[in-house]
Amino acid sequence: MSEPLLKVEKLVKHYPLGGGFFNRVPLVVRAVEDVSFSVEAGETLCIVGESGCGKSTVARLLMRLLDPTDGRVLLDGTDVASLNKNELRNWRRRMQMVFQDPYSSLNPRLTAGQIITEPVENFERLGRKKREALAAELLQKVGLAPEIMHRLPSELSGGQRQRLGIARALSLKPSIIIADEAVSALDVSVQAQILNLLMDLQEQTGIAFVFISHDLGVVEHIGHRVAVMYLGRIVELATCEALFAKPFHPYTEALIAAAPVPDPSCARLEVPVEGEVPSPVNPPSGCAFHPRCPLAVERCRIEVPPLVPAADGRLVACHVRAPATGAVA
Ligand SMILES: Nc1ncnc2c1ncn2[C@@H]1O[C@H](COP(=O)(O)OP(=O)(O)OP(=O)(O)O)[C@@H](O)[C@H]1O
Repeated sequence: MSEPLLKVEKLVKHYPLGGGFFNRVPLVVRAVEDVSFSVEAGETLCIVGESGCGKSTVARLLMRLLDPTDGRVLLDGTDVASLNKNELRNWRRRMQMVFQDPYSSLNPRLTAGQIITEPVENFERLGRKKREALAAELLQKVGLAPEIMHRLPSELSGGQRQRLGIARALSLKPSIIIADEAVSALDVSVQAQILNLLMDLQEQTGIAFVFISHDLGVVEHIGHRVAVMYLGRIVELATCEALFAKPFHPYTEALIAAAPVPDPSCARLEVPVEGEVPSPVNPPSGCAFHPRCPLAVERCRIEVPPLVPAADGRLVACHVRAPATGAVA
């Protein structure tokens, strides 16, 4: 069987916290714990979960903007950690990122044309003519007029700036784009335009996306598969269709129930999720969701549930809904 485009194996990220002199055990934020998934070419994998569950940390680990505490990220079967400086530079061409706030991620002193051609110019020197031709081509790809290349980011709308961020990410013809809350700062109608643009680009070029969002509506619109994270761990990974039709994990169920539904006649489940998300510095024992879970049993307080295949092939980490016989947590 061929390798997936992107494979993430048992990724862990602990952020050390400055412990006091008397702390014998140094305190750490357990931002990401044992996260594994893969992404195929042309696929959109969404990562969803409440604020602080570790989504952005995963994005930064994928982009190698952070070093993992443990675990591996493989692109086409190659472990990113094994690459030398030159190889890493080339690897970066294949994986690009689109950020939440297009304004702060775009250099305010550069014109739109300079912004989107800059990544290519890091690899090869372009003359003015070539640069303008490339800028016009990229702008057209993201539905912007070529004249925009002479404007500064401050002269563009939020939607135009996000299109610019996408054009910049596309400039090196990557195989995969990591989009971290890429539409969260935009109005709903502009959000839909950007999501449709990403889907069109995927159809045309076969690009893959890891799409990070806290918004289930957005995820349902754009995703092929979705990984639900809770306190640093994936608790359910399924196709979007299966997940929204019938969530298995009680946390997924509660998340979907709490999400606003555009059509109230198809309101889904009513399972309120009570209490606060616990601290990742001192997470609950066993299943981290157990203090908030209406289904929790004794085993949930003791053992971390492993992520195991359920009857329909999706992966679920729940002792009650997907008991793993004889599994060691
Ligand atoms: N540099 C850091 N040092 C210490 N803790 C951090 C650092 N960056 C993130 N964290 C903590 O790690 C946890 C995961 O954060 P992360 O930003 O990955 O979550 P998130 O799901 O993307 O949240 P949000 O949607 O609010 O951005 C949080 O508890 C956060 O406070």
